[in-house]
Amino acid sequence: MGILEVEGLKRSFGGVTAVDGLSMSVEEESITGLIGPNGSGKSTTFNLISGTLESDGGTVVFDGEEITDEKPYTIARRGLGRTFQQARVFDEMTVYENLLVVQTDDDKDARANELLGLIEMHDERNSFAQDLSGGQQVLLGIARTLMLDPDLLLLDEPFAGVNPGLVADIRQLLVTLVEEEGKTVLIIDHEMDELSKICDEIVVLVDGKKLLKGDPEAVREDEDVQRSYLGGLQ
Ligand SMILES: Nc1ncnc2c1ncn2[C@@H]1O[C@H](COP(=O)(O)OP(=O)(O)OP(=O)(O)O)[C@@H](O)[C@H]1O
Repeated sequence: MGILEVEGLKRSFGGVTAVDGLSMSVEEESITGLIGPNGSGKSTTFNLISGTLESDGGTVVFDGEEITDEKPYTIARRGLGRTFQQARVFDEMTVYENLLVVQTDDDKDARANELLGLIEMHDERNSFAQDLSGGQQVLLGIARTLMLDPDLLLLDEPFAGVNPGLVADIRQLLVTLVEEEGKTVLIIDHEMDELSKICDEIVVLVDGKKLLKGDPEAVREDEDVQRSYLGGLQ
């Protein structure tokens, strides 16, 4: 059994079925990619798993316990953290304050300092978040999520609009989190190339359904995947 098991998950908006009976699992201590064309239901899937949207049906089991439609805060407390497409940092707070503002029972200063080391931003600790580059804001957003020490991290397009140097830093951070801290990562991205570099497995979503799950090479070579993207997979 995976750390995350999604079964028959559904959600519609009016006449649009965004997630259509999706079943997928994520293995513990893996990096799994979630890829699919625009509007295929990737973000809605994250919203359903993390409790920011209510489902119309199906189940989400995390770490052996059903969490379907629990409140986002409860799900986060259970150890399932997420980031959003736009890094949700507080612009007018410093990097350090952005970490300390997260509600946790643990020793916040110790954890914040540890995370500043992990994202290599000790030198920016007193910079305002609004003065960081887009990529640094992504790193800070991930670090904020890590304040609660989640076992599973859902990352929504962490490489989007980030310069290549920082993309490599983010990639390295994710590998470190899995290999050294035993975390599990599920990551949405449009770019097959980017995901192929770090993912153990990739789930392809089309029209709110799983088209395929496999290692990056198998996914890249699959004819259905190539057809669904109409040659759009880089
Ligand atoms: N709050 C909402 N209200 C109405 N329709 C929505 C809402 N959220 C998503 N949708 C619709 O559901 C479908 C799936 O959207 P979703 O954002 O999950 O796709 P996505 O794969 O994440 O897309 P993208 O790659 O463009 O971010 C789309 O048709 C979208 O327009």
